[in-house]
Amino acid sequence: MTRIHEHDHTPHSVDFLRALPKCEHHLHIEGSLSPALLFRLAAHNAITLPSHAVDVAYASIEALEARYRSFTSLDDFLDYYNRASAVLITRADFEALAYEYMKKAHADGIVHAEISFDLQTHTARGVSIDDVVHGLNDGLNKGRTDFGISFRLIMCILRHLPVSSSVGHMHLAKPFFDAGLIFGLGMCSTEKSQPPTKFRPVFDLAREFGIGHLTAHAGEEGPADYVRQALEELGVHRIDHGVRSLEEDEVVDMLVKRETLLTVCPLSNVCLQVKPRLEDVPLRELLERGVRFSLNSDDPAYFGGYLLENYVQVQRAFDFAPSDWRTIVANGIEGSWMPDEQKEKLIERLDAVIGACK
Ligand code: HPA
Ligand SMILES: [Zn+2]
Repeated sequence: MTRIHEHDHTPHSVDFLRALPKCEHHLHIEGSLSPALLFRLAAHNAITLPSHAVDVAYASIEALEARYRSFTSLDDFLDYYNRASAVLITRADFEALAYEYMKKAHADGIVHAEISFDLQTHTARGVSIDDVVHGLNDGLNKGRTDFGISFRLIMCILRHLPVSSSVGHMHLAKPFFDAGLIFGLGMCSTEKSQPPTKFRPVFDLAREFGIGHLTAHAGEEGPADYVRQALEELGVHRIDHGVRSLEEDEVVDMLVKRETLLTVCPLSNVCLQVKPRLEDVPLRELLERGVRFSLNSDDPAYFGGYLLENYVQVQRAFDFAPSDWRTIVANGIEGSWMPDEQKEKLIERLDAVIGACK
């Protein structure tokens, strides 16, 4: 196995990977809620966690951490992920969650973060959209001020709920989109038996509302055809995950021709048993076939690491050359929802880091 050295500037060093001007496009803010924070917020907000007679995983922080290391599928994970949100109650809770993520992002050398949140999960237990969206913006703005990290907020609609719920929440969120407090629309949650076409009314409504930045989770557990549906029928500009796209040449051609960015999440794919090992996440094949992708952490409190850890473990598994890293990070910059001028500056910064790499 390749050794990762601290304090050197080879492509294998943590310093090199940290210095790359990284953009994160696929991060569920609820997925940054760690077991330690879950127990703390539950105590603070007087929320009763499931009794360990019901689920032994809630016996302690350590028991829950251990359970997070043995997910069997996306749906197995989603049960814990959705349940954990119950401890987020106040605007201050959402602010703290977002700011904690920005601190981690800064430590990892992230320069731009596009962050998703699940509105429907929070309104279902009576939290107002004001508290969710303003709280997240409070924490993210504080992070931008303190660390210089730019951000975009993405509202993800949830596939395990009826289409009517997503449509209703689009109307609820419209003033926040109009005010620029929410930037893009995404779609996540369970994928099997939830074809993207089913949610076409939501994406049609987004276009009617003038929302110009659309993405959807597809081709994680679901087939390559779900990626095609998301592109052709929902009209998304980006695909979250998309690792199963390679199963159909026609879908690969579509991604290459449209220059669509896949937001790939390596540690997530292994933790949810989408792929048996990190080496099986098809990063080399995507590179060779000219499919653009970025690397992302998805739900870092559940999957064993934040973004830099994903980069480090990817480098251990794939031994990429500096030119490969240039392609990966440049595609992430180009595929970001940021002004062209910012992209140009980040590409210059990227070239300086690659140039300094021995
Ligand atoms: O990886 C994911 N897939 C689908 N839904 C999700 N919600 C949080 N993470 C995920
Ligand atoms: Zn995700």
